[in-house]
Amino acid sequence: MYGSLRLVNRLVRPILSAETSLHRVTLLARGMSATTEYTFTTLKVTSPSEWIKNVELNRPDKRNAMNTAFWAEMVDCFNKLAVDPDCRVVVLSGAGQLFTSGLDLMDSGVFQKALEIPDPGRRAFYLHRKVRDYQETFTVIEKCPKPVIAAVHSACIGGGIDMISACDIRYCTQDAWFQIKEVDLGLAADVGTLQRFQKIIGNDSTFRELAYTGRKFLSDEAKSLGFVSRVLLDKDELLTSALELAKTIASKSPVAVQGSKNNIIYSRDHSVAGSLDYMATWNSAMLQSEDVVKAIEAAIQKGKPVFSKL
Ligand SMILES: CC/C=C\C=C\CC(=O)SCCNC(=O)CCNC(=O)[C@H](O)C(C)(C)COP(=O)(O)OP(=O)(O)OC[C@H]1O[C@@H](n2cnc3c(N)ncnc32)[C@H](O)[C@@H]1OP(=O)(O)O
Repeated sequence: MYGSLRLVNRLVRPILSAETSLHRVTLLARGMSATTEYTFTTLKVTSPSEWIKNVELNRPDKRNAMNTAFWAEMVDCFNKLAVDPDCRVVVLSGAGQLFTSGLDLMDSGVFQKALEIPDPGRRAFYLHRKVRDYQETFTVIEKCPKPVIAAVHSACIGGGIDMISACDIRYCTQDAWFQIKEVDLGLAADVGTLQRFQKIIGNDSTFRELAYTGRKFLSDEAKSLGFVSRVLLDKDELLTSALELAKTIASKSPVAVQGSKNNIIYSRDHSVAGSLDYMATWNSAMLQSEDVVKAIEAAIQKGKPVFSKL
């Protein structure tokens, strides 16, 4: 063990000292030491603990329905979180009585605009672009290198399922219920549920049943399907547990955690052989990280490693 640590030290330390100073100069030049601004109308972003951001859906009076501003602000928010060195983990929750009621049914801007386009071809192109934009609103969660924990209380409807299906981990309260509601509105869910949900629960028959019927399913079924990993008594316990989980993840090497997320998503979408090859390429760079040395040193000394910002 000590021999391999010396070897790791010999290989990695010289690269580190040269690169750390270069990295500092680059950061200073880009002015990245300033804290990131998160000001939105439909989202409230707070820092409940070091390294953790809580993104709260924040239209409680409208049951956190997803309006035009929301679809754009989520992209802005998660693109910022993705590169915020002070953020290692995100908790996604909802303000007020329930998590989200899904698509804002009163905000018909896209459909109105489509109806004004007389040519079906051009109308189709417009709608195609819009659906791709709306998909991006949740794909940014998956693209964000930091793990995102969904904390769902009470209802999670329609677009809410699309959204949390793009999250890394889902917790919910005992009173939580879920609904792939789109079929009741005459549409196929088009912003992620049909693509991601089945891959999460690994149960094609139940998935199709839920998508074709819009049947509500409750927290115990969500847990038994593996859609959520924990069910908590109430919202207080939910947020406390989600935060504890976030802190645990944030205490680990961000290079290791974010590398894991990247490779988990890659493996979901590629063959085992291709994914192993991708992993080898990934770690041919990341094994040179100072975090490896710090983690091994801490393990030997039975201490707690402290990792620098990423
Ligand atoms: C490209 C397409 C992309 C995505 C597509 C996604 C599809 C979907 O999301 S399908 C799901 C659509 N959502 C629904 O069908 C849910 C509708 N809402 C409800 O069923 C209920 O409101 C409730 C969620 C069960 C909550 O009931 P309750 O607590 O009794 O509140 P209400 O009095 O009904 O509502 C309070 C307030 O909020 C407004 N509101 C609730 N949901 C929505 C919504 N989805 N869109 C717009 N507004 C909503 C409701 O109108 C009330 O507003 P007031 O101004 O107070 O009247």
